[in-house]
Amino acid sequence: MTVLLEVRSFSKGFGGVRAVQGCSFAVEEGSVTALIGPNGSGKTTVFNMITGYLGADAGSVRFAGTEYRKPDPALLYRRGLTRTFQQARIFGSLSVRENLVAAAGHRWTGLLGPRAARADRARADELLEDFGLAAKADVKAADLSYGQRKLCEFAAVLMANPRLVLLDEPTAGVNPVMIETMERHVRARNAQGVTFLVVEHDMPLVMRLCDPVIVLDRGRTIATGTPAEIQTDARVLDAYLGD
Ligand SMILES: Nc1ncnc2c1ncn2[C@@H]1O[C@H](COP(=O)(O)OP(=O)(O)OP(=O)(O)O)[C@@H](O)[C@H]1O
Repeated sequence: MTVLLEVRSFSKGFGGVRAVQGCSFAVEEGSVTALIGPNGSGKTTVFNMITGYLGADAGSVRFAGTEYRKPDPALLYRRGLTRTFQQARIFGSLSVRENLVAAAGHRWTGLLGPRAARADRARADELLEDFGLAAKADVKAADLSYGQRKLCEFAAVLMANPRLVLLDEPTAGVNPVMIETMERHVRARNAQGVTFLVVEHDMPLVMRLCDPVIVLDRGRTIATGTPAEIQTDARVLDAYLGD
């Protein structure tokens, strides 16, 4: 298997808080890898560092064979690394379709002209159909339900044909039907070759969807293994019970 993403000795402090301390792990191409850990263990901080939203105090990230000491979110996006956020980040005043077209990430649409715009629109409509949002294409994104916003953000990050998608708590606060929908879409895209790194607190979902599972505690990787291995790992049980 090929390693698509490697986090190397990440560290990050906020004042006196050591949020991430020498954290290292790898994500294999084609996997749905979980990043779990008790509240405050550093998962979102690690996501922010991988994608360049936060500068690391130390460490680097290697994606698709290139090492980045200061990752730039826009550059990584164009190179195939995209992410979603705990609170879906979409443009509320744009329509659902416009959100997807904007996420295509073309800096040169103006130069390519109407043909590129038409292609983006067609791809957006295809994704909206697939995500069951076709009827909402012209609705303002602000008018979507909470779960639909998360779906819209997920569909939008697929516009750039990513190789790796980082999902930050994709099912937090959504209803059970939406959890199943999210799971189905992750599985479908993964079957098409997209790799996922998922931060998620819904353990039954993690255990059926993800392999391997990486566990953080106090900013460090404390275990990596199959769901079955992780569930019986004494260090993991300690980390969660001590939470
Ligand atoms: N911008 C910030 N300023 C100060 N402290 C921060 C900041 N961001 C995160 N922290 C602290 O860093 C630590 C790790 O936080 P982080 O949000 O990465 O954890 P997490 O594992 O994602 O938590 P959760 O599961 O609750 O979302 C926590 O102690 C948190 O309070």
